[in-house]
Parts: sequence; structure tokens; C-alpha cells
Amino acid sequence: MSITRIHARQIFDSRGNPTVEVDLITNKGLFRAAVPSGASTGVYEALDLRDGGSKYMGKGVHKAVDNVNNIIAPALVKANISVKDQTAIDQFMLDLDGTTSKSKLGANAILGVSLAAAKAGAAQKGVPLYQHFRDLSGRSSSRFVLPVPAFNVINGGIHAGNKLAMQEFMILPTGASSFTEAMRMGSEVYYHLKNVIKAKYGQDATNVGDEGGFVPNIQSNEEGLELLTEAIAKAGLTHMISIGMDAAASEFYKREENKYDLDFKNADSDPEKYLSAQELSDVYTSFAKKFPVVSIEDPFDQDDWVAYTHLQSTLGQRIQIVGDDLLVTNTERIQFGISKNACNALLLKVNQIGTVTESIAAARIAFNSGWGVMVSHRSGETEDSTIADLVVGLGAGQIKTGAPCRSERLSKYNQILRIEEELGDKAVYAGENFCKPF
Ligand SMILES: C=C(OP(=O)(O)O)C(=O)O
Ligand SMILES: [Mg+2]
Repeated sequence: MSITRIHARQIFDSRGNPTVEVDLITNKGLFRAAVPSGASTGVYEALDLRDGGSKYMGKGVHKAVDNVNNIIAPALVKANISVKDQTAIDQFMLDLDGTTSKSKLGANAILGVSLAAAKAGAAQKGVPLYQHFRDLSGRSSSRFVLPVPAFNVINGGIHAGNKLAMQEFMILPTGASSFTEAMRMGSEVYYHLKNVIKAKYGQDATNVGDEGGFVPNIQSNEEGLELLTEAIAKAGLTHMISIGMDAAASEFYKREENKYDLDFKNADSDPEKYLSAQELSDVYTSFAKKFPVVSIEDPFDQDDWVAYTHLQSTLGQRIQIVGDDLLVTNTERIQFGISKNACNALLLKVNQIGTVTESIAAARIAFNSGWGVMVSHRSGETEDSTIADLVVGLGAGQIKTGAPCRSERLSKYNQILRIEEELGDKAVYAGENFCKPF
């Protein structure tokens, strides 16, 4: 059955920024989706259309909402495409937009409709959303894979008002036997971490950042890893929990000097102390030697392909190197990354590219090259939990969607708990195989 009505509105995300919500109506009912929004966005992402023409925090999305209501909705209703045909719906919107960066209609406008259409498609088929995504992805395996959650429990970078340059310090319960157990481990370590931080730096160091992780006002990134290790040990979970990081290095790259500033939040930072890509590589390598670090995302600037290729040929032989700003869920950049041997995993964010179909295509290219795929939220989130179904449908084996607290993060983790309950022994937990779950 096709779409009878589409209506978009402006709502607010977890940072209090305006964002797009779409209601899509078919004979099966009303299907609603909301669009997330990043802060440390890559320059090659599809356009998050903001009133005033550019993507600035706090700006409205009325133009994107109008584009749904006045352009996409009438055209798509008239086109009479079945909601089961996600590819045709997405292609119809791509043609309507006609630009490579979705700058005419806005990736936020297009994605809201695309996600809502996927929910309607699942209902039309009478299957759960994760099953619909699996069908769309073309996977044939009868077993579902439940992802390892990468809980971001210390926040830095531009997601936090502390001195930490690197953005995310994550715990991955790779040694758990199920997603349910991974959630328990994550929340136990989170509360031990709170006590460790409180004992070391005082009560006011236990405030949280954009993704619910703690924001102690430390400067040393290594100290962040020490805090995690101590909390994991206090929880009695050493060897059960691995560590992941997102450096989000584009944020502290100094283009003119071609160097990296780990003191970038200090207006008086000393250029003498900037690091070369090689020196920064050495920092990552020493982290992976001293701590159980299994995954590092965005270790360098989004255009620093040479540094990526070098790290991939060394540290990348042992751990996961993830491209986020580098690849922006864009099949062309992923192909280029593969040809350069730049990393070994894709961070998949649906709003970086703007449609379900293109997101699935991005995952497929990565899988076909033997890469890992980590499905990801944005730092600005809503209660929409579609990516939980997506990660299970893709069988990607890993998801990062913040700390195990705050409802915009837990809406995704809790949905995976429900999926695990529903699937029973039809699903396996990715565990140690999170990079290569099938
Ligand atoms: C989730 C992230 O942050 P943002 O949404 O701000 O890009 C990230 O960089 O991986
Ligand atoms: Mg990132």
C-alpha cells in the first residue's frame, strides 16, 4: 500500500536544538520518525538544512519542515509508491532533490521521510522493523546478531565543557554472553566510574556531557583511560570489558600548521606543543599497549588520508580503526578509503547521508571489504530508536549510542533489549566478534 499523508513538524532534540519529525500515514496507521543532529560534524556530510542557510546550533528547521510538507509530501503521495519499496521511495526523493549533498531539500527533511517510510514498510509486510531492514540489506543468514554496545562514559572534545581534547571514552562489554548482560555490565561500570571520579576530583566532577558520559575536568587523555580501567576493575569486570575511543581529531587539527592540538580548548594553547600526525600515532599506539583499547575512531583529520593509511598498516593490524568524519557514510568516500587502505571499519550515521537505502549501501560496501560497521547515534538525539532495529537488521555487531543513562540514549539500548527478548535463541550476541560478526 502507498502513502496517504505525510506531515512534518519542528520538535527539539536532547541539546534543545530544533529538529525535524515526520508522521507518515498509510492504511496501516501512523508512522513517526525524528532526525538526529551532530555537533562534531564532518565537512563532507549531507546538508542538515537550518533556517538561515547553514548548520548552526540553535537554528530552526522550518525550511526543512516546509520542504517535507510542501514539496516531498504532495509529490510522494501522488507517485503512489508502495512503502515496501524503500529503494524506490528514497530514489524518488533523491531525484526530487537533485543535488549530491541534498542541499535543495535538506538531508534532515529527506531522512525523516525515509525513516518513517521504513517503519510503514515493516508494518505493511507485518514484520518487525529489524526484519524489514534485514530484508532490505539482502543478508541471507537466518541468525540475527545482537550488537556489542559501546557506552560513551567519559565525554570530552566539543561535547563537553572540560579540558579533554578527545571526544569519547567508551566501554565495550565484549566478554558478556548476551546484550542483556552487556547492559548490566555497562551500567555497573558507569556507577563505579561515578564513584571513582567523585573520590578523585569531588562531587562536581560527576556532571555529564552531551551523551551522558562524565566530564571530569582532566586534560590528560591517558588519565581518562586510567579512570575507565579502574572503574572496570572495581566492577570486577577486567577482561570482560574492552575500551573504545573516538578522538574526533578533525576538531583539534590545525590546518595551517598541519598539526594536532591536544590543548585546543585553551585559547592560549602553545603551538610549540602541537603534535605531528606521527606523534599522534605514537600516542594511540601507546594507549593500545597500556590499555585494552580495541577501537579508535577518527584518529586524524577528515582529509589526512596519509596518516590514516600509515596507522592502518601498523596499529590497524591489531585493533579496529573507524572512519566517521573521514567517510561520512558516503559510498564514494568509503570506496576511496578502501582503495587507500585507510582504516578497517565504518561508522554508520543515517543522517550523514540522508536515506535508509544509501545507509544500507554504505554498510554493504564496508562488509564486502571485510571491514567492521559500527552503527551510531548523533550527539543531538531524540527518542526515536530506529538505529536499534537497523543495527540488528544489518547484523553489524556494534552500536554506539552514548552512556547507559538519559532516555534519548536508552531508547536505543532498551529497544535492543526488547529485540533480544523477542528473538530468543534466533539471535547471538556479537561479543568478541563485534568487528566481524558474520
Ligand atoms: C556521535 C558523534 O558526535 P556528533 O554527532 O557530534 O558528530 C561522533 O563524532 O561520533
Ligand atoms: Mg565520531
